[in-house]
Amino acid sequence: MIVAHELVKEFKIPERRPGLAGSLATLFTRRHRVVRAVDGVSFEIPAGSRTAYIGANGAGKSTTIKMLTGITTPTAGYCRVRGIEPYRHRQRNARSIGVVFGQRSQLWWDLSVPDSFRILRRIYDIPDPVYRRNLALYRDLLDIDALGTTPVRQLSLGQRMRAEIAASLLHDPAVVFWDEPTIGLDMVLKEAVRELVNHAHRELGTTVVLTSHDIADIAAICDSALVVDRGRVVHQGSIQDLLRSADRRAVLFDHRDPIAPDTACAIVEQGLPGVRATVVDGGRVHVDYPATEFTSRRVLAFLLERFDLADCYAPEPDLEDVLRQIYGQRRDAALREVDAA
Ligand SMILES: Nc1ncnc2c1ncn2[C@@H]1O[C@H](COP(=O)(O)OP(=O)(O)OP(=O)(O)O)[C@@H](O)[C@H]1O
Repeated sequence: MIVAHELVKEFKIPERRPGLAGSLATLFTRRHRVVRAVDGVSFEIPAGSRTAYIGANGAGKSTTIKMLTGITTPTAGYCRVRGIEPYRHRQRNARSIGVVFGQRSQLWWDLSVPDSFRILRRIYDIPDPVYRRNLALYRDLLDIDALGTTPVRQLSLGQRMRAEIAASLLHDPAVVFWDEPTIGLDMVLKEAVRELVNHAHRELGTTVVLTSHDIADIAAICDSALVVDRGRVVHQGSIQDLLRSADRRAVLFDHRDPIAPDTACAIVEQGLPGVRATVVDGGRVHVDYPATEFTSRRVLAFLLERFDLADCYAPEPDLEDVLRQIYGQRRDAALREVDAA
């Protein structure tokens, strides 16, 4: 179980004044601006779950992961990973976690991947059968042998990420924190990485915490979502709950009435004020409605009454659309706050 309680992280950034005189003044009178990267975040991630930690750029995801992995100490509040406060017991915590930071390497820059793995094997005291089993898996899925004896610093981003991912799982950790793990990977490797982490989850019950801007990664790997915005949690629950929270829904229909497609749209928009109707491929009508004002039952009843329906279906809300809505709402709220100030 991973717990965060009122977790806060602030960074003090020196304020620089413009111009030469400003630079000199900055040297003598240091003024600081405080950035609150994580703003009282609380959550519980159950053992064995696969949670997407989602948020727009700058929402505070990496900073939270850094606290959970013990790299950074919170300004206030606390977090625990399997009962351990990571920043107090970094070594103990490290034994049971695997970490990938897309933006920074966990490997030895001057060593080759096989040498790095041999060191990790010693550090984590990985039993022989486990080490062999995992290497065989990475050979199959990540083509790890192809990286040869090249030092890590000379690998391409995609090659390095393959090594980082393998390294994070080498010791069969109970929890993996993957921050943008598929940066630089092509489609085939992305699929392989998804398969690898799902395999670890299936076979070993590994808990997965993933941050990614790749919606396909989230959909393929995760069953739950924690959505953060401007340092705060704005949604926590299953991916299904997140999809259900969509505030706009859609219905598509074909009809047999002898009317122009635009007329069909006008009928819908007049009959259901607040609804948007547009013509899509082949004359099909796409009805987009706010779920806060209309139930799907009401929209369907209206369509059945007004049209001779040939076909009608309600697509599942799309994760990308839902996230765009959440980020959009928060951005609008932020703009309103600025306006009001
Ligand atoms: N070491 C630091 N010093 C100063 N500010 C920082 C530092 N690390 C992060 N921040 C600030 O904290 C906020 C949150 O950053 P963080 O990297 O956690 O966001 P993120 O959600 O991971 O973003 P992204 O999706 O772009 O990776 C940002 O405003 C960022 O500029």
